[in-house]
Parts: sequence; structure tokens; C-alpha cells
Amino acid sequence: MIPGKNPHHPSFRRSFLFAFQGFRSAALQERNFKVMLAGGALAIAMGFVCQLDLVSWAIILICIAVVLASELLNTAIETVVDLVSPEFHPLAGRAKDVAAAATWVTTLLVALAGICVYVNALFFR
Ligand SMILES: Nc1ncnc2c1ncn2[C@@H]1O[C@H](COP(=O)(O)OP(=O)(O)OP(=O)(O)O)[C@@H](O)[C@H]1O
Repeated sequence: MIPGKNPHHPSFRRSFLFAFQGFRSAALQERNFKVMLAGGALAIAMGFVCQLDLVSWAIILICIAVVLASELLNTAIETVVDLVSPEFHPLAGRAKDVAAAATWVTTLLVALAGICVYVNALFFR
């Protein structure tokens, strides 16, 4: 909470608007997040092409959510690091590198999970 601000929590509607504002700024300004949104759209299109069953759709949607959420968290961490350490500092660099690694590990494993789902839908049904 911002110091000195009204201690009452914002309403759900206002909280949702703040979250939407964060999503919008990431979608407009972050190249990696744009790429991941495009990847999510592609995954959904492939789901229709492969005529996924309900459980496979659930797996694909969870995968998309995990990747987008990890990129949003990575962006949040980078933003805070830039705020508290605008100058070069090895710990700032480490924090950004580790946050980026989290995104890439997630993306890699989600891509493998997605391939399993589509291969199963195309060749084993
Ligand atoms: N303040 C800093 N001190 C030390 N190293 C830093 C600092 N800021 C960035 N770095 C190093 O530069 C790398 C790139 O940082 P940058 O802020 O450009 O993020 P990025 O990789 O461009 O992120 P994105 O592409 O997601 O916006 C970091 O991973 C880190 O290794």
C-alpha cells in the first residue's frame, strides 16, 4: 500500500481495473509479453485445428496462463529492480537474470507439454 493512503482496501472492481491497467501496459510495452500473447493465440488456434478434447483444452489453457503469468511477474521484478537499483549492481543483474530464467524454464517445459497434447490429439486418438 502507498504510505499515507486510505488504509481501506480498494473494491474488487477497482482492484480489477488496476490489474487490467497492468496487463494493458505490459501488452503495449513489453516485446516478450507480446510474443507470448501471440504464442497463446497460436496455441488456441492449433487446439481448434486438432479438435482437442475438454481435458486437453484445460491443459493448454493452464499452460498459456502459466507462461503469461510468469512473464508478467518477470516484468514486475524488472520494474522494481530498475526502481531500486537504477545504477549497475551485481545483485540487480542477478535478480533480473534469475527472474528471466524462471520465465524461460516455464516456457520451455510448457512448450514440451503442448507438443505432447497436440501429438496425442493428432496421432493417438
Ligand atoms: N541495474 C543493473 N545492474 C546490473 N546488471 C543489470 C542491471 N540491469 C540490467 N542488468 C543486466 O542486463 C540484463 C538485461 O536487462 P534489461 O533490463 O535490459 O532486461 P531485458 O532482458 O531487456 O528484459 P526484457 O527483454 O524482458 O525487457 C539483465 O538480465 C542483467 O543481466
